[in-house]
Amino acid sequence: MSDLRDLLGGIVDDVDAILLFSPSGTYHESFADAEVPVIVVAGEDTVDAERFVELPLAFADVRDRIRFGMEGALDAGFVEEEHVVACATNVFEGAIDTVTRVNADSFSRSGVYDLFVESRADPSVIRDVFEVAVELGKKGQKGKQVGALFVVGDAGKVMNKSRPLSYNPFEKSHVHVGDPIVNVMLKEFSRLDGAFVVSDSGKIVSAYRYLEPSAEGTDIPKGLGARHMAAAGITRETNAVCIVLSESDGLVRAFQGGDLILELDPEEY
Ligand SMILES: Nc1ncnc2c1ncn2[C@@H]1O[C@H](COP(=O)(O)OP(=O)(O)OP(=O)(O)O)[C@@H](O)[C@H]1O
Ligand SMILES: [Mn+2]
Repeated sequence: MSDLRDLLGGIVDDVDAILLFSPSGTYHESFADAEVPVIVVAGEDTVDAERFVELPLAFADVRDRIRFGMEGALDAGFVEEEHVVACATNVFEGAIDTVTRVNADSFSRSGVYDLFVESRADPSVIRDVFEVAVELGKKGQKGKQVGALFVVGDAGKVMNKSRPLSYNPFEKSHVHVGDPIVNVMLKEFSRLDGAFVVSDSGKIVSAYRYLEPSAEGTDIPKGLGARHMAAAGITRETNAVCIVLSESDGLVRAFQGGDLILELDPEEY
């Protein structure tokens, strides 16, 4: 029986670089003598990698994860557009179990890397808001599916392009979107009408804001309504990004520059 390495080895033949996603120390060390550059993509650099791309979110969808890692490696100059790259990651829980061969030039800027790195707000703030939206998507309010709209960054301009729907419970408080209390609070809110406005540093500036961007030129997928329309519109007119939890289909979507950039299913987290 021909050697499986020969049959499957073609996947890594003549690659120009290797991306290791969240490798263990020993696994990373085994690449010490690799003939091509090794780039580690992980939440934090626990293996003291020579080339590292920080992954702000543990993307459940492998394509989003690889897309983010590749765009980060291109952005850092670890990989060139004409390169062929082997990406080693895990499809199932636990250790690396999959190698995917990708052409770097097939990663037209999907925007998923820029969503975190090219935003006014810190990547960690964007990540915290995703986590709140995913948590709300999984648990809802008292078990009921809810929707929510978070506008992140460029808060001054966003406040000028919106008006209050109700009193602002965050007026005199300093609550950071990453504070554990936020999840508890959101479950207690009677309703999540309007938008939460979050500052570049992650402070919740306001709740219950009605966004008033001009609607022309907003092109969002069919079936999405006013909440998503407002999210796309405000991100076109400001440097904010929006993270939207849909009450209708339960998905979490991210908008930047008026475009839908990312769609996550909370059930996969
Ligand atoms: N311009 C806006 N600014 C802030 N919040 C808005 C705006 N428009 C709608 N919303 C909020 O979105 C909620 C749902 O509205 P709608 O169903 O039209 O949006 P949608 O895009 O279909 O969202 P979902 O997928 O959650 O149903 C409204 O009750 C309101 O709280
Ligand atoms: Mn709706």
